[in-house]
Amino acid sequence: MDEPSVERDLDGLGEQATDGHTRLTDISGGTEGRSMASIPEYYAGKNVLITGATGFMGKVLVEKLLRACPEVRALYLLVRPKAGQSMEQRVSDMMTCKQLLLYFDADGLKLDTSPVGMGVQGFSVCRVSGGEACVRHELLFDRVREVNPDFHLKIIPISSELTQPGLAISPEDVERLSACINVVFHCAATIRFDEPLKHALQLNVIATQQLLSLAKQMQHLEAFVHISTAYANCNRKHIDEVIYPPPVEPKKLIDSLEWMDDSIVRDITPRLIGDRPNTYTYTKALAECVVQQEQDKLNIAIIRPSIVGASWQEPVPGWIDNFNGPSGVFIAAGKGILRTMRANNDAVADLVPVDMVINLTLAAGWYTAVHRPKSALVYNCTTGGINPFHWGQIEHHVMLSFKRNPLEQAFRRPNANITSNYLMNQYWILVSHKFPALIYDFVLRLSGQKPQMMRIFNRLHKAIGLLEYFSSQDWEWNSENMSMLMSQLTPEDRRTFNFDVRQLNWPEYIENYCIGTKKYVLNEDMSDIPAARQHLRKLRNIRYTFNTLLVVFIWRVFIARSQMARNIWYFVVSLCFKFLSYFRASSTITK
Ligand SMILES: CCCCCCCCCCCCCCCCCC(=O)SCCNC(=O)CCNC(=O)[C@H](O)C(C)(C)COP(=O)(O)OP(=O)(O)OC[C@H]1O[C@@H](n2cnc3c(N)ncnc32)[C@H](O)[C@@H]1OP(=O)(O)O
Ligand SMILES: NC(=O)C1=CN([C@@H]2O[C@H](COP(=O)(O)OP(=O)(O)OC[C@H]3O[C@@H](n4cnc5c(N)ncnc54)[C@H](OP(=O)(O)O)[C@@H]3O)[C@@H](O)[C@H]2O)C=CC1
Repeated sequence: MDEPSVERDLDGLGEQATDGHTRLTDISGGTEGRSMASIPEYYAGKNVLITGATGFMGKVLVEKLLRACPEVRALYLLVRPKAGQSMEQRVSDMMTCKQLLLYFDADGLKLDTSPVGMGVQGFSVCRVSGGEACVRHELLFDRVREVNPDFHLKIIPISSELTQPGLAISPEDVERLSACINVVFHCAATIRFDEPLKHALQLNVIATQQLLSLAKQMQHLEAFVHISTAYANCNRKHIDEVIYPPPVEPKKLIDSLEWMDDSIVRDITPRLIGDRPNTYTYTKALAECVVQQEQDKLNIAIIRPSIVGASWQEPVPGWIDNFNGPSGVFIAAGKGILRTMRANNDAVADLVPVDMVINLTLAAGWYTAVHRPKSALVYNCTTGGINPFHWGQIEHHVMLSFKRNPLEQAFRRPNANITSNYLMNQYWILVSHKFPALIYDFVLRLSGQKPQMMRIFNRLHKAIGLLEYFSSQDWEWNSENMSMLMSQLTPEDRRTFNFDVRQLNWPEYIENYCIGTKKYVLNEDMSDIPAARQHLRKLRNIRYTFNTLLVVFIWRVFIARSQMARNIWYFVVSLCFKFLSYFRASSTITK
C-alpha cells in the first residue's frame, strides 16, 4: 500500500462545508478581492487554542506568537494540573520563569545559590557595586515583556487532561471555545520512545480525535495545525509530503486494545509496530490518519519536524530546556560520561532548530486559514535535503565546543567517539564506560559514600539505545511545501518568521546549542568557565598519572613472571644508558 492518499492542492480556495459547518469564508470574508494579510495582520484579533503549551515547542510557540503578532486577541492554553500545581500556577510559572540568584564576594567567589524557582531559562550576569553580582535566569518571555508588559492578560488557561473523555474540559469551557476559537495548534503528545502502547495511543491518537471533534464544534475555526514528526513514516527511506496509509485502521486498533489487558498489549506491541522502532512513531503515524479523516470538514495543516534542537536565533540563540533527543547525548558527552555511541559518521543528522519549526508552524497556520487548501497540506520541516550536516561533523563540533566552554564538574575530559561497528562500540562501552564507573564506585564505597556511577551509566545506555535507530541511518524528505510556503511570504514576514534552513551555519549553531545546554538546561554560570577548564586540566593530569602507574604496574608484573621480558627490559635499559653516555661524551668533545 504505497499509494499516497492525499493530493496536494495549493490553489484550492474556500468551498462550503458539506455539513453546514461554518468555513473561513463566512467569518473572514475570504481573501478574494482583498490584498492578502501579512502573518501578524492575520493573527490580529484572533483567538488561538494551543495544546502542549507547557512543553518545549509549545512554550516557544506561545512566546513567538505574543511577540511577533502583538495584536493577537487571546491564547487559550489547554493545560493539566501536575505535580501538585494547579494549571493556573503552572501557566503563571511558565510566564514568569522563576529566578535563580547567585551571590558573589569581592573576589568573584560564589557565596550562595538561592533558587527562587525552578524555571530553566538561563542566565544573564549583572555586576553590581561592592563586588556582589547577581546572575539571574534570562527569561524566555523577557523580550515579549519588553514589548508588552501586560502580555499575560492575553493568556487564558483552560483545565484539560487530554487522556480523559471529552479532554476533561468543562461544559462551560467547551461552549466558550466553540464560540471564539479561530486557530488551533495541537502540539501535545507523549514523545517518550518507551511509552506503553495503550498510553501512547490514548494521548497521541484518541486525544487528537477528541480535539478534532471539539474543533468541528468551533463556529469560527479557520485553521487546525497538527504537529506530527518527520519520523512518523521512518519505515520508509524516502518520505514525501503526503499522508501515507496507516499501519492499521486507528479505530480498529482503539476498539481492540480497549478490552485487552496491559500485559497482553505489551506482548503484542512488537508485532503491531512492525518495522517502526517504537510506539511513538507508530502512534504519530496513526494520528496523521485521524487528522486526515477530518480534512473535508476542517482546514488542516500537518507539520512534520525532524529532530528539534535548541533555538537558532530566538528568543536567544541556543535556548533549550530538556534532555530529549540529542541534547541529553551532548550533555553526557560534555560531562565526559558518554565516550562511545553507535551512530553512522556519514549519515545526515537531520536537526532543525526549534525557532525555525515554530516560524514555519505559524506561517502554515496563516497559509491554511487564508488559502484554505482543499486537502490537508503536509510540511516536512527538515534540513538534510537542503543544508545537510552529518553525525560525524556533529561529534567533532560538539567536542570542540565543550573543550572551549567546558561543563562544570566533568567526570572525565570530553572525548566521545561515534562508531557504526557494534563490536567496537561494545568494547569501548566496557573500557570507557563500565571500567571507570566500577573504579569510581569503588572509590566512593571506600570513602563511605553510595556508589552511583554504574546506575548513571545504566540509564544512559538505556537512553542512547533508544536513539541509535535514528543516528545509524538516514532518510530523504521531500520539503517542497516548505519552499512553497516561503515563496508565499512577504519579504517582511520572511524575515520575522524565518525558516530558511539554508541560512543555518552549522558549526556556529552547534556551538550555541552546547552553550545553551550549559546555560539553560544545567543552569551553569558562564563566569565559571575558567574553573571548569582548571578542572579539566586536573582530570588530564590524573589520567596521565594513572596511565603511567598502570603501565609500570603491568610491566612489573610481567617481568616478574617472564625471563624473556626481563631480558628485553635489561637490553632496552642498557641501550638507553649507552645512548645517554654517547651523547654526553660527544657533547663534551664538541665543547
Ligand atoms: C558527541 C556525540 C555526538 C552524538 C551524535 C549522536 C546523537 C544522536 C541523537 C539522536 C537523536 C534522535 C532523536 C530522534 C527524534 C525523533 C524526533 C521526535 O519526533 S520526538 C522527540 C524525541 N523524543 C525523545 O528524545 C524522548 C527520549 N526519551 C525517552 O524516551 C525517555 O526519557 C527515556 C526512555 C530515555 C528515559 O526514561 P526513564 O528512564 O523513565 O527516565 P525519565 O524520562 O524520567 O528521565 C530520566 C532522566 O534522564 C534524563 N534524560 C532523558 N533523556 C535523556 C537522554 N537522551 N540522554 C540523557 N539523559 C536523558 C531526563 O531528563 C531525566 O533526568 P532527571 O529529571 O531524572 O534529572
Ligand atoms: N521534540 C522533538 O524533537 C520533536 C517533537 N515533535 C512533536 O512536537 C510536539 C511537541 O513536542 P515537545 O514540545 O518536544 O514535547 P514536550 O514533551 O516538551 O511537551 C509535550 C506537551 O504535551 C503536554 N501533555 C502531555 N500529556 C498531556 C495530557 N495528558 N494532558 C494535557 N497535556 C499533555 C505536556 O504537558 P505537561 O507539561 O502537563 O506534561 C506538554 O505541554 C509533539 O507533538 C511531538 O510529537 C516532532 C518532532 C520532533
